[in-house]
Amino acid sequence: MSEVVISAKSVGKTFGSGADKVTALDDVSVDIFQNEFFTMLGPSGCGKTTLLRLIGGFEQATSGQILLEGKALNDLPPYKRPINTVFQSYALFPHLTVRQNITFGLEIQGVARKQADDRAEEMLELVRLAQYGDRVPSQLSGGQQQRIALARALAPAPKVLLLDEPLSALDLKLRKEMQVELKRLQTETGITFVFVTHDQEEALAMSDRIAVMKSGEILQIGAPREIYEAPTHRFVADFIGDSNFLVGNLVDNGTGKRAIKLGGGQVIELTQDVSGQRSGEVTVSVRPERLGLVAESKANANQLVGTVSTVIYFGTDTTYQIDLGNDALLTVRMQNGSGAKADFAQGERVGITMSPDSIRVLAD
Ligand SMILES: Nc1ncnc2c1ncn2[C@@H]1O[C@H](COP(=O)(O)OP(=O)(O)OP(=O)(O)O)[C@@H](O)[C@H]1O
Repeated sequence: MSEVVISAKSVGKTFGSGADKVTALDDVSVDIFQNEFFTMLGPSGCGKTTLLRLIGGFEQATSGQILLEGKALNDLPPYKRPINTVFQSYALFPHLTVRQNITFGLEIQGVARKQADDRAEEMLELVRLAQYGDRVPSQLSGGQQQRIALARALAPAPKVLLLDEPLSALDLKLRKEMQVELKRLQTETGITFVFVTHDQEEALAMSDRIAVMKSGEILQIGAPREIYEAPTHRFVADFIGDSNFLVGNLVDNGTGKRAIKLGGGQVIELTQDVSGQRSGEVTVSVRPERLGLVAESKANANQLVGTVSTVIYFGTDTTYQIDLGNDALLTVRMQNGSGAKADFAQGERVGITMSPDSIRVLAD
């Protein structure tokens, strides 16, 4: 297991007082490991930038502690932390050349001129802009400027690089390229990246682990696949990708296993361990692409059945809306050309196939 680099221990942060008091972070605890691409993901105002700023030393926690390699950072100022930040606005010095932008911080730290120049060349090669050292930032594209900002931040070999929505000023195509680039830089340098974004695809594509935040709290921390396939909260399932939500009663199915009984009496088997959960009304989620359709005549006794209410053809796949009765609707996305029959008509009665492990009982 890797070493923990950054630890947040029961961190709270409020701004203002009295009626103007805002709780930006509420009892947040997380461990971030060495050599990890860690992403904080959540909607605007959920507190992700505040947590990043606490790690960077730009804000002080109201309660709790931030530790670096087990030592409390307390009021250590940003420039004394082995932590660097890359902002959305590249914050390059416009009158300095690209090379000088990179060497500037190193020289302030007391690195000798020759060594700083060598390091700048190394960093320019790392970000694949070796021939641009003599230009000034205005002679570079947005994507190139962002890469220079990265080269500058990586030059002192920080233990942790904080990235606050660094790609949001770039257009979609460039953004996708930079996602690959950032991931490569993190892997090649082995530096821990702590990345903030509200873009779920970006988070899934780049991260080793993601913390999903809402209203100052971390709801779930996990690898992208885990967050996507096994969301713990309705908010997580909804925020990341598309999900079906069904409300039903958690019951014993008679063979010692748990199942969900829908309002209309249909039952969904579970494989998820919900032994700690009391019987009663729960919400379950299932991804549309984890469901399939068969003609009703081919459905097993334990499969859900319903009526196709809408068919939308998207080329690569077709999306069906299935009415299960009792106000329960399911969206099913089937890939076209995958071999499975995927041409069901509106009004057709169908059976719904699903793997039980794709059904998740949610916390709220
Ligand atoms: N300096 C401040 N003074 C007062 N309130 C603040 C301050 N900084 C942040 N907040 C509030 O704290 C909450 C969390 O803000 P934060 O910037 O951490 O959210 P965020 O998830 O990064 O959002 P965004 O994606 O919009 O940047 C918000 O309600 C915000 O208005």
